Amino acid sequence: MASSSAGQQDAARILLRRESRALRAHVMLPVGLGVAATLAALGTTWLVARLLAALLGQLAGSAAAGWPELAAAAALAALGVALGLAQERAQLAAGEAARTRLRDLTFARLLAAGPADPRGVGERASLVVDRVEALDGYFGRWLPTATLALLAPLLVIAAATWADPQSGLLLAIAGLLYPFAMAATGIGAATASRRQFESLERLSGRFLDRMRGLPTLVLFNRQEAEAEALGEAADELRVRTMKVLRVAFLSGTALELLSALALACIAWRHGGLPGGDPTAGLFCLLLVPAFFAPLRAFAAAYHERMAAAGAAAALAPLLLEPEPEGLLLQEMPPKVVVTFTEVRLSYDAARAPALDGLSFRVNAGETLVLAGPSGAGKSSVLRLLMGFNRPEAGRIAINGQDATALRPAELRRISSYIGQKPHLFRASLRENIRFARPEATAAQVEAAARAARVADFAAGLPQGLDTLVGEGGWGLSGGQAQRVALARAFLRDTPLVLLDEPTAHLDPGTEAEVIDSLLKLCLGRTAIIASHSAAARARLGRVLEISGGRVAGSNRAIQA
Ligand SMILES: Nc1ncnc2c1ncn2[C@@H]1O[C@H](COP(=O)(O)OP(=O)(O)OP(=O)(O)O)[C@@H](O)[C@H]1O
Repeated sequence: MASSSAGQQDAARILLRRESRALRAHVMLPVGLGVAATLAALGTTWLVARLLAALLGQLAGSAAAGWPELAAAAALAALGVALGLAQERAQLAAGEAARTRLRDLTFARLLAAGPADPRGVGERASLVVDRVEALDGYFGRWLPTATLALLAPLLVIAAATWADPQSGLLLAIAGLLYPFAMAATGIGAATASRRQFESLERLSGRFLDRMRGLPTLVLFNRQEAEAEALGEAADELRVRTMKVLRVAFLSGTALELLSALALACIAWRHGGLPGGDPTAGLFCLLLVPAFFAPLRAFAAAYHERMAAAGAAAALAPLLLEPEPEGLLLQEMPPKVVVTFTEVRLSYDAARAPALDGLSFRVNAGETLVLAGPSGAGKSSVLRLLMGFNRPEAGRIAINGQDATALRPAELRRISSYIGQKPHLFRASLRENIRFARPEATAAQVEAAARAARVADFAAGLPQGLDTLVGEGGWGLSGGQAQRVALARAFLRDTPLVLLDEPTAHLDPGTEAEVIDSLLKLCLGRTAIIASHSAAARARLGRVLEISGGRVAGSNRAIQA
């Protein structure tokens, strides 16, 4: 347990380091602007110290020297404000760049893993949304602020040492004490923040899961019990958030104390210095806030680092996984021959393999119906052909070439998939079809809609193909939704078609119509169809019975 948590922290560190390198240019801009703002503040402080000393009548020829210095101080102060604003904007931009990059990476990895990803829906949503969001502050606030918390106080110490070496030394000592004050309170902050994040993830995962199953909760009259459980989880989050705030408040108090002490020491030194330079004394006193300002920003941004550590630990297993390797297709093959030879696939070492030495061949342009009882391994065959899983033994060949040598995404490029219940996005029917090939022309989308006979029922909808469907849109029947999926497959126009129970849940009449369209779709393409349906077996093509992950029998067998 302890070593796995240490492993997670290491992985989080590796991920943060890798991403910091990738985003270096974005992070260095606010640092550069912050250094420039500090230099402007030092100049302003020096001029203000001279003016104050002159005002107190202690500088020779004060009245004559006052106006140009006042103008220069005002100009430098204005420059400092402008640089500060530019720094703020650059920090926001760095955070945004980090968010965009990490969200794209996370999303791409989750999409590539597809159904093979073992994470729950809630967890996956939390990775893309909350976890990535938590890293925004790390790159936008923490990294620039932490770098400036090192550089800016060093510049202030150098300026103070130039004016009065002993004041410089005092500031240096305060700077050295600061990490101890932070460490005393920061260790607690790390744990509190990690726990807060864990409970936030639990709450959001549970909420999403229950929202998806809302009709089931209502049917079983469990809504009150669930609301109570969600309330308890929310309460746990509240307690943990308060703990984080308490610790953050403590670290702020430690810093204020240190700042007051440094101010008192410098004031005491210059107050008791007979015949000392009043400008230097005032300058050093005025430098104390400038010295502590970057450290205060550092303390305020510290929780960003803690939140990022938790988020990076959750994202690391996904983002540090090496990119799936493999060959790219030179060109789209016009025809596809699929051969399985003694293929074995296990999802779980403790359970019997899903495919156990399965062999078959599907010729170019042929349709093969995979039949067999539930759990026989039909869907597993399709998942292998889509590159979501890899066989642990045996060989899968596409046109005689080892399919596992190809990059998994390339396998998906040559195939179209239709499942039992196609997902309709909240968009028009037209957009739902175009989703399969975004670059398709309007004429191609309409041709696909006609081929799949979507156009037939679309004619009766309020806005035809432009009718909004999906969540909150026009409801479609199972058969109509399946026609949209067929239209997507027509539009993709790939040489291989993979179908998983495409006529499940349809009445015999609708099923017969969908099979007519399937026959049209499969014409000239290689098709593999997992189906329990007697009608599909009778009409679609050669049937291969599988059972327990191996061939049980085949009516017109073409074995590998
Ligand atoms: N993601 C998974 N993790 C673990 N085991 C799995 C997973 N998917 C499938 N299995 C197991 O693999 C075996 C084959 O499942 P598969 O879905 O391929 O069967 P099927 O013939 O398509 O079944 P059905 O007709 O019910 O869809 C089953 O024992 C199933 O429990």
